[in-house]
Amino acid sequence: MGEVDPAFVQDPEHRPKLTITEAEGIPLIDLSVLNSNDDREAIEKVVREVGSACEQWGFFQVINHGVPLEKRQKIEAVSREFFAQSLEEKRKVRREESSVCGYYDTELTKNVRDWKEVFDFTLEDPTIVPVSPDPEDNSLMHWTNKWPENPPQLREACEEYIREVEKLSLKLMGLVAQSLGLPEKRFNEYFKDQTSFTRLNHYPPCPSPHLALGVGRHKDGGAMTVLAQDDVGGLQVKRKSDGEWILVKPTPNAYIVNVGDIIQVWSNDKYESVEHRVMVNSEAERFSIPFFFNPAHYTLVKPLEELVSEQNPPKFRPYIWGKFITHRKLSNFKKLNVENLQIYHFRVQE
Ligand SMILES: O=C(O)CCC(=O)C(=O)O
Ligand SMILES: [Fe+2]
Repeated sequence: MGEVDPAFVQDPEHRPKLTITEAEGIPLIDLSVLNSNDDREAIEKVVREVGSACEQWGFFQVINHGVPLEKRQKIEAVSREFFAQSLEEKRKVRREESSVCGYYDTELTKNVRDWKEVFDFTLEDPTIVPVSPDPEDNSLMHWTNKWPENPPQLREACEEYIREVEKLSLKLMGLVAQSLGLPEKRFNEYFKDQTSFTRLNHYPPCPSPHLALGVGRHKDGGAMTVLAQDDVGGLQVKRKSDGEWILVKPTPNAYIVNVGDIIQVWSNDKYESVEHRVMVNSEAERFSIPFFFNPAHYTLVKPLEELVSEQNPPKFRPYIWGKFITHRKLSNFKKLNVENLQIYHFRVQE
């Protein structure tokens, strides 16, 4: 048995089983009708597929999604080149406490270290966010991207790619909106001064895949995540029906889409943000690229008025997204003695 630093070791109940549960897996949705527009019937079918995937799984995959393959291949190639460099080189763009942007290899999920290294960059540059989670403190600051010198094409590949996944994410939010009986563009206003970012993930081979995780179990705090994974596999989703961890089998060039906490709140629990995690393995390294589609920092997140009624009263108290994100960032950065902030902290007691 190999040895890993105890900081990476998961509590026994959270360690992965190395035998995989084979299951049908999350729904695969073909988005080609969105490119040929105007076939209302076909679009409505896709809307229904998205709605039932959000309800049953909180996760789905999409194909024929409109992101040019060449843009995806370009960012995948620069990501490999970036992580193949020495630690010294990568640490030249090291992320600091005051920003999410740059390279980082000591992220914590629920106070246990993840077996991975990452490079984060935002869509808006600069991105405006609150300085602190303290509700009394109204001061704001900027996150600015930190581009490495090498590989030299990294910046262009990242900037081009993130605009393409943003377009796809807006289309997906349009489908989610329609599936909730709302106008297609209902959510667009929240993304005007968005705090979205993309992460390049590298999971090196791990000597103890039964003890550590690439990313520990968590829910995504933003609105929606749109993820490109390579052909290695390792992402597991907690199946709502029985709590079993189900492997998301790689589908070439597909995107994996999941409901984040904010959609759960907006939909007043109709759609749920589902727990997921990443297993590592002892032989193959793995790369993935999630895009976290997040609203403006000043967004007051609460169940949408159109979706609540006397029979279905709001299940969450309103909270400010920027305050939530700064709280989360602090806990991912250093080991805290308090639990991570979660949306259930805003749940209305029944
Ligand atoms: O690498 C993956 O497949 C998923 C990563 C993830 O869940 C996250 O970064 O939030
Ligand atoms: Fe995630």
